[in-house]
Amino acid sequence: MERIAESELIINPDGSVFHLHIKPGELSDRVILVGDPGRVESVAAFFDKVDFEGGNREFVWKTGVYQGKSFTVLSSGIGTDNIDIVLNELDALVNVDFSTRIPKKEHKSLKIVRIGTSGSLQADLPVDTWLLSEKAIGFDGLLNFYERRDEVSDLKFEESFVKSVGFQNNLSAPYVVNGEDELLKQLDSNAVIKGVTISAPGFYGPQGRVIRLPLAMKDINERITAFRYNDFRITNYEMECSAIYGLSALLGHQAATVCAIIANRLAGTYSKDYKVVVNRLIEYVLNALAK
Ligand SMILES: O=P(O)(O)O[C@H]1O[C@H](CO)[C@@H](O)[C@H]1O
Ligand SMILES: O=c1cc[nH]c(=O)[nH]1
Repeated sequence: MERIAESELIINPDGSVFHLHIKPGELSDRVILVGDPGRVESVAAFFDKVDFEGGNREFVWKTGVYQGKSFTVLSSGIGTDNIDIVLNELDALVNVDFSTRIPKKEHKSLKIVRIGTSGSLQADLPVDTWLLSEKAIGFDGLLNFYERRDEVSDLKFEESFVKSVGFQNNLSAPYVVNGEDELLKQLDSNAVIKGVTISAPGFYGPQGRVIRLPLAMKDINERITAFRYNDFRITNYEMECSAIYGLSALLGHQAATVCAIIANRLAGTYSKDYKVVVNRLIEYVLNALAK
């Protein structure tokens, strides 16, 4: 294996990885990813103890113990461009020897669960429900930069989606990737609803919101809500899941996403107190992973 140059994998003078400021050995195999840096404390509040903590920019993190199991909680900030940084640096921390800069022969697989917030695209998915993403559709184009993108994507779903919805061809080609089966099973129960999640490269236009700017694809959300592929329907919008699923599949990590629905786009409603719902979801996920 080739040595990775200083410019490609940047290691800080203290031995931590460039953006995340985590050192090898400070990361647990179970990673909870949240968008909001403030949510890191909400997760860590459940820990019995915190062993390591740090942060840089929007990447705030703590590694601790919950019910005898070690966890790292890390914030990604908003967007799949940040997920490119997060997934590549998490992978380097466990799969590259930082002293030689050479990828390790044996690859470690992390369990990565995103706990997020999201907007519903179906009338029967009201605010304050929990949505487990079986599949993610990336409107962001990130995965298209990586070789083997087709190997981890559901190409038939992609083709059907682009045709049925009439997706504009001057946008990035949507990619569709599954969450990891075993992890999805671990997080499944009557308390969650399973669905297909779109990760958009923006909160407004890319999710069909009009404040003052009209949309290029006028009735895009109506077409997305009506779209069916086999037994699948599209359930919700958020901004990170597609890249987490895509890069985890390419790098050999297990990934799943569960979101609290905080807005229903059809009903025009917004949660009265979504933080309470997110807090319950955090406890649910920690318990499922600590089993
Ligand atoms: O609450 P988080 O995890 O940040 O998730 C959602 O909220 C942000 C937008 O408000 C985006 O990051 C979206 O994915
Ligand atoms: O509608 C929503 C709500 C939360 N996060 C999103 O990205 N979209």
